[in-house]
Amino acid sequence: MTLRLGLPSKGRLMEDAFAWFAARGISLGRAGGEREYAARSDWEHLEPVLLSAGEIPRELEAGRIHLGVTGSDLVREKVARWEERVEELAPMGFGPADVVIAVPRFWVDVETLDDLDAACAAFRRAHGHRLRIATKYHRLTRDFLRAQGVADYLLVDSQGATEGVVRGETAEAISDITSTGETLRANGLKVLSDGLIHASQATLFRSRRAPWGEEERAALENLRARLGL
Ligand SMILES: Nc1ncnc2c1ncn2[C@@H]1O[C@H](COP(=O)(O)OP(=O)(O)OP(=O)(O)O)[C@@H](O)[C@H]1O
Ligand SMILES: O=P(O)(O)OC[C@H]1O[C@H](OP(=O)(O)OP(=O)(O)O)[C@H](O)[C@@H]1O
Repeated sequence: MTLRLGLPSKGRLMEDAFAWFAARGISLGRAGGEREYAARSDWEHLEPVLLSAGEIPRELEAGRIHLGVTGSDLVREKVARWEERVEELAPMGFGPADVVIAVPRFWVDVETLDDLDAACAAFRRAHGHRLRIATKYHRLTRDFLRAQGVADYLLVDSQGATEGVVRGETAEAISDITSTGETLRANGLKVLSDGLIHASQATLFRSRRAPWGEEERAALENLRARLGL
């Protein structure tokens, strides 16, 4: 019996996740060659599985992995009513990034969500269609704007290079991830003062739907004790 642990399969997230477990006495690492997505663990009850960070939320939701490390933004975005399906066990202190609403810097009258709401109405009057907000964070953006009372906009899908859509004239505003802010600045965009949707970081999650028999529960208790959780 082992607990299946989904880990990001590449880059900083993977390296930082290995380091986080190593600092708590559990050695995880890649097995095989550089291009092989296999992993090893020095604890027999833990089976690491390398997956795309973006797929880990769905695997947790389906219960195909017991535990998973991924960005807290990705779980909120990809899993409807995520709290019913997964549990946050530990924020891990790396992979920080903010999901934010940003608009063109030259919109000098638009600094807040209230201003954006007014701009949406003005835009519709002037152009006959709704102001477009480009994003890959559909659920997070919709839920946030609904809660903030901004409704008269159109969400358009953008799966990458989202900061470029304003210059490309396929949207007027964006909702995207930022860490240093360099990409926003380079593309003439500014974050609304109250436009922080979610401050994300890598997080250890537990699937509520995975098979949690007596042995798995005992292994989890053991793991939590080792990790100090
Ligand atoms: N500067 C950044 N840009 C993008 N994502 C970042 C940044 N800093 C931290 N992250 C976090 O990294 C995670 C995304 O990681 P990554 O891009 O590796 O996932 P992915 O798109 O699923 O990867 P893959 O290319 O394997 O599909 C998100 O949780 C995001 O919040
Ligand atoms: O605030 P910054 O430090 O400039 O970082 C933010 C940028 O990094 C991410 O892009 P990524 O390279 O992950 O590719 P993406 O366009 O597919 O999201 C994100 O989408 C931003 O474009």
